[in-house]
Amino acid sequence: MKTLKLDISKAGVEITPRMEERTREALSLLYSKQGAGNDFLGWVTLPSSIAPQELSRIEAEAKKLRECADVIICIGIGGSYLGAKAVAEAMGDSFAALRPRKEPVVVFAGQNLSEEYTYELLDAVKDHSIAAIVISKSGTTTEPAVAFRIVKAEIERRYGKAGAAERIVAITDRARGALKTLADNEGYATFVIPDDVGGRFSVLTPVGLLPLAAAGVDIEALVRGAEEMERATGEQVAFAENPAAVYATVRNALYEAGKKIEILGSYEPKLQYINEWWKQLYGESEGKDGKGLFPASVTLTADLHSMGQYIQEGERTMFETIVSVTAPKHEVRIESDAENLDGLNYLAGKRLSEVNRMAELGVQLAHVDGGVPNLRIEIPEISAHALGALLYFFEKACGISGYLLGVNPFNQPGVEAYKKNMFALLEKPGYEAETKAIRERLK
Ligand SMILES: O=P(O)(O)OC[C@H]1O[C@H](O)[C@H](O)[C@@H](O)[C@@H]1O
Repeated sequence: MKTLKLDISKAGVEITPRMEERTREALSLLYSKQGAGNDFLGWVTLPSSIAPQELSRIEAEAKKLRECADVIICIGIGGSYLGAKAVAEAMGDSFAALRPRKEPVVVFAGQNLSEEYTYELLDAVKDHSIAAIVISKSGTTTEPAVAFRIVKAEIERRYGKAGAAERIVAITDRARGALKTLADNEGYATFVIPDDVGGRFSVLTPVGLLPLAAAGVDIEALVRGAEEMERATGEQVAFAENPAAVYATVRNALYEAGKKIEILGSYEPKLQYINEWWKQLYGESEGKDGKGLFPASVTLTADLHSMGQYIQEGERTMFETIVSVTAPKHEVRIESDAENLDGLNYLAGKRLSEVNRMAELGVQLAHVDGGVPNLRIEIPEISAHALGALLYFFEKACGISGYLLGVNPFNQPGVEAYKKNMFALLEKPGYEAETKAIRERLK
C-alpha cells in the first residue's frame, strides 16, 4: 500500500493545465533555489541527506539520556517543540498515566510562560531523576530561555555543574545565539540546526529526532517514511502522481475561489498535535502580506458536537482536509446486549473503527452538501514510517503553496511585533524608550 493517498474528488476543483503549470513552476523553485527565502530550503532534501552517522549519534545521545533519567524535560517552543510533540503524542499511549511506568518519559516545557505549569512540572519531577534537552534555533527565544534557566538550576542543584553537563543536551545554531555560548561554556553535548532549515521545517533534524528517540520512537523509520515522500514528491514526478503538488494546487484554487479557512481534522485523537504542528507550518509560512488561508483544526468526532454546527451552516468561507487512518492497530468490537435498552444492537459485532469510518464518510458528504469542500489524506496506519511521510508531505506542499500564493514562505516577520512590546513592558535593557512609550499607552 502507498504511504499516503490524496483524494480530491470532493474538493469541487477542476485542475486546469494552467494551474498544473504554475504548480510545476513553484515546485521547481524549491529545487532551483531561485524563489523567495531561498536560503531556507535545506529541508527539501533533508530526509535523503541525513547521514547514518548523524542518526547513530542522535540515538546514542538519546540512549544516554534514557539511562540517566526517568524524566527527560524537552524545552522549546514553536518549531523547536511542535514536531516532536506531534509525533510523540501520535506514537504514545493515550493512557500512559494510568500504567506502571517502564520507560523514561519525555515531557515538554518552555512552550509557555505559565507559573502553574512550571511549578507542577518541578513538583512532579521531585522524586524522579531528570535530564534536559534544550532546543532553540535562534538561541534567544524568551519562553524556552526562561524555562531552561529554571530547569538548569534544578539539575545543577541535584547533580552539580559537572553532573548537569552530562544530563543536558543543547540543540541550536552552529555559531550564534545565547544558547550556543551557554552550551559551549558549560560543556554540554550539542547538536546543530542547519542554517538553511527554518524552525517549522526542522522536525527531521535533531530538533525533532533527539526528543523522539529519547521518547522511544523509531526515528530511522520516521526518516525512511519522509525519504519515501521526498521521492514521491520530487521534481520529476508526474503532476497527478505528486500528492504535495496536487494538495497545494487545490488549496490555492479554493483560496482564490473565496475560501479563507482550511480546517485540518482527524478521527484519531492521537493526531491532535499533528494539527498544531501543521497550523504553525502553514500559518507562519502563508499568513503575511495581507494574504493566506487561516489554518484551523478539529478533532473528530468530538468537535462535531461543538464546531459541527458552524462547519455545516456558518459562513461558507472554509474547506476541510481530513487526515484519515486506514487501519487501527488494535481491535475493539461492540457487543450484543440481550436487553438492547440503548437500542444499539444494530451495531453488534461491528468494530468501532467501522462506526468511526461511517461517521467520517457521513460527515464528509454532509459538509460537502453544506458547501464545505473536502480533501482527504489517507495514511495506512499511525506508525513512525507513515508519520514521517505525512510530515514531509505537508512541508513540501507548504513550500509549493507559499510560492503559488506569491509570498516568501520561509520568513515570519510578523512574529516580532509582540516581542518588542513584551520586552518594553519587562524593561529589558536597550528598550528604555519603548518602555516609556508603552507605559504612556497603558495609562
Ligand atoms: O527555535 P527558536 O529560535 O527558539 O524559535 C522558536 C519559534 O519562535 C519564533 O518566534 C518563531 O516564530 C517560530 O518560527 C520559531 O519556531
